[in-house]
This record gives sequence, structure tokens and C-alpha cells, in this order.
Amino acid sequence: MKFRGAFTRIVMVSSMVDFSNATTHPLQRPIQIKNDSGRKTEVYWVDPGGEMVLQSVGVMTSGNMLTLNSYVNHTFIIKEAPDESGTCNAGTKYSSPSLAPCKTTFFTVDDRDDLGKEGYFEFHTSIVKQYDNTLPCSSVIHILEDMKVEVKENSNEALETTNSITTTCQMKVRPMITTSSGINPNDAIDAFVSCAQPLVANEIEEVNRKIKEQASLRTDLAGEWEDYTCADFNLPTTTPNKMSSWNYRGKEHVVGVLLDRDRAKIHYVKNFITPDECAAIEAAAAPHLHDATVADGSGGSEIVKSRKALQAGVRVPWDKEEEDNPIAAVSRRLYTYINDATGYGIQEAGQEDLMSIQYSGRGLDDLEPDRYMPHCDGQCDGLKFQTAGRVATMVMYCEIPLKGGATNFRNVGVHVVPEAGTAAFFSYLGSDGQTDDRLTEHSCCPVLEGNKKIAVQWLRLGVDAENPWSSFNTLNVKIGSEEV
Ligand SMILES: O=C(O)CCC(=O)C(=O)O
Ligand SMILES: [Fe+2]
Repeated sequence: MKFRGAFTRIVMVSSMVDFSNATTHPLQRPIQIKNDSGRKTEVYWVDPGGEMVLQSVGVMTSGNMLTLNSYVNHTFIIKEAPDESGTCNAGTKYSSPSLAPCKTTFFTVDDRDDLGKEGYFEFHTSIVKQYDNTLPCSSVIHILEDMKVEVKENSNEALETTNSITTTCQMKVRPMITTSSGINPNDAIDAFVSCAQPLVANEIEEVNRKIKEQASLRTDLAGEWEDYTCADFNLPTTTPNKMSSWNYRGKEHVVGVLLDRDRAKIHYVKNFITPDECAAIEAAAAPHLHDATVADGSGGSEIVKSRKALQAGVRVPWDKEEEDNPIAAVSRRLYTYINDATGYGIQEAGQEDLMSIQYSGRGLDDLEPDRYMPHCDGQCDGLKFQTAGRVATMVMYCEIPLKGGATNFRNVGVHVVPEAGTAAFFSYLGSDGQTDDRLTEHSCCPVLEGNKKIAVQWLRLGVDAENPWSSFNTLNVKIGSEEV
């Protein structure tokens, strides 16, 4: 048993919580914890580093489900949270609070290859070891009444639900077939369908509700994750789900795939921009640098505290592409990459200028450092895409700061530490025409020491020479149109 003595420190937000769907590490084990205890419970991860530290993963109200990417040997503690009376006793069979202290369950994600299965849990409730079960890792851990723990496999759960629906409807329809009056087979099928449809719809609605709950939990934790990761200057770039390679005009570029959803992709691409291309962009931008702005929510833009940097738009000299103009060369490369990665078929005509952005570090004590707080570059509400909006971004790192300045995607636990020459790519439109639902929301962590210089291209879909981006306001409404 691992726990000895009192836990001395409880800190918010654990570094092991990874909300991406990555499962590449051989010891990684996705787990789901469902709170069926009827009470509020607190979930902690026991950080094994140094002294035993409890990291709060979240508070679960009854019925909540928590999805985590854990690892073999990680231990979680589930604590019953006291009610308003300050005890965990009210309404239970116990007569005195001392007989029913707030219960604690813990389990360790275990791995026993000798048993021929991939991953297992060990369960313990309170101080007494309740289970020493060996269970498959694709299971949902249910916290039951009295803080007992039970595990159900995901696939079994789905089958159980399907069985219950089909059995209910079979029982309803079978008597119609077997009565002497007899109903024709088509009517029997229709009767089965009209029985099953609302039940299936109900199940889907319930699952959607759970997904929404998950998303809100994720967003609640995301802010803390951003603070934590931005403050850790030693945190490396998130390990990609998959490594890949992109060949452009005979040169191979290493690509790390950090998120790969139909509606939301995040990649890094190594050796994407050359020092000469960076220098050309910076020189073109230098005379025009001004305070950066953001969309003001009513169609215009404004200077705000959440974005502190200098920027200047740089027109891409497409007419000099044949002459190997460095700005045109890197632009052609980035348009090609984005189209290869997404299939959007974006054209250069009517697009925004390339943007040179420069953040300056003024020391660790700076209370208002240059940064860009979490935001989406385009539409990221999960709704139907509004034509002419931004759909992808290429951030190319030219100069990297000494401390701070990582690009952080707080809702998916993705952290990109700038490296000179590397590019971070992300896209936020699905093949179904729906936009990403905040998975590509990102920030530039405070830049505290050194300078960060980047070139950013925001790419739009639905613009062309006749309808350039500037003919739409920041709400993507065509200027002068009747639409509001
Ligand atoms: O500075 C960064 O890393 C990100 C910049 C960014 O998000 C933007 O300019 O839209
Ligand atoms: Fe951005």
C-alpha cells in the first residue's frame, strides 16, 4: 500500500490530465469515472513525484462522468464531499457522524501483462481493501452508493442499452404478429421502428447531455491548466499523437500531429520558415508596427489588454513569386501545407495580409507582459460556418523568447514551445461545414524575457478577388449588405 502519513499539500489541476484523445504512450490508459454515488465527490490524482501530493482533478456531482488519459501505476483518490451539515452522514443508515466519516476510495491503474490483458485496476475502499480485482482498462469505473466501486466495460454498457430497447419493442410488437388477426410484415416493422426510435433518440439525447457536461468541466479546468502551463518555462512541447512527414518541392519536413479531429487539427511543422524569409517579413513590417487589436464584437476592432504586442500587416508580393521573392515563397509553402492538411482548397486571392507580430519581454516581474489571452482566430462555436470567415492559421516562429511565449491550446492540453523556423498549424472547420467547438482555442503565454517574433497567416474560405476579406466586417457580414 502506497499511502503513508497525511497528505501535506493539495494543489489544483494535475499535470497528468490530458484531454486530447492521444493514446500513443505504451503505458497510457484512458479511464472514465462515473459518479453514481448520489453524492458530491472529489477526485484527486496522487502525484508520485517527491512527497505524496494530491492534485485535484475535479469535483463530480452525482451523475457526472470524468474522462481522463491516465497511465499505468497512477493512483486516484475519490473522496465523498461533506454535505451542508459538514458531515457525510445525513440521510444514511448511520446514526452518528463518527460512524460514517466521509468515505474515501482509491484505485491504481495497474498493468499485468502476465494475465494476458492490457490494463487493470486495483480497487480499495476506505482503509480496508475492498477489491483486488483485475479488470480491463476500457471500462467505466462507477462510484456507487456507499462509495463502493464497480467496473463496467464500455462495450457491455452499450450492448445492455441496445438489448433493453430491442427487448422492450419486441415484447410490444410480437403480440401483434401472433394474434389471430395477424398484421402484415411491413406494419410489424413500422411498429417496431416507431417503438424503438424515441427510445434511441432518448439515449442519444442523454449521451449528448453528458458530452456537454464533459465539455463544461473541460472548460472549467482549462483556465487553470493555462495558468499552470504558461508559468512552467520548462514544460516541453506536448508529445504528438503521431509523427508524420510533409514533402514540399523535394524537401522533407517533420510534422507532429498534436490533435487530429475532423473539425479541429493542430500540427507543428519543423524547418518551415528560413531566417531569410523571417528577415524579409520583419523588414517589410518594421515601418508599420503598431499596437495589436482584436475584433470588438460589433464588426470593428479595438486595442485591448488581453492582447499586448506590436503587429504590422505585410502584403504578399505574389507578382514576384517567379523571382523567388522570400515572402511569396514562404506564403506559397504555407498555402500548400494548409490545403494538403485540410483539403480546403484555399486560394490566395482576397486573403488577409501576412501579419508580423512581435512580443517583447520586460522581465519576470512585469505585471502586464506582452501576451495574447485565450481566443479563437475564427468561428469556434461548433455551429455552421459563416462564409468568408477564417478556417485555419499558420504561426511561424522567427525569433524565440528566453522565458515564456509558448502557444497554448488550453482545452486540449496542447502546448507548443516555439522553436525558430518551426510553424504551428491549426484548422477549425469540419468537412460537414460545422466549425470546431473551442478545441483550437489558444493563447500566447506571457513573454517575460527576450523577444518573440512570429509571422502569422490567417486563412479564410469564401473570399476571392471580387470578395476580398476587407469587404467583410469582423462578424463576416459583407460590408454594405442588408444582413445584420
Ligand atoms: O503568439 C502565438 O503563439 C499565437 C498568436 C496568435 O494566436 C494569433 O496571432 O492569433
Ligand atoms: Fe490566434
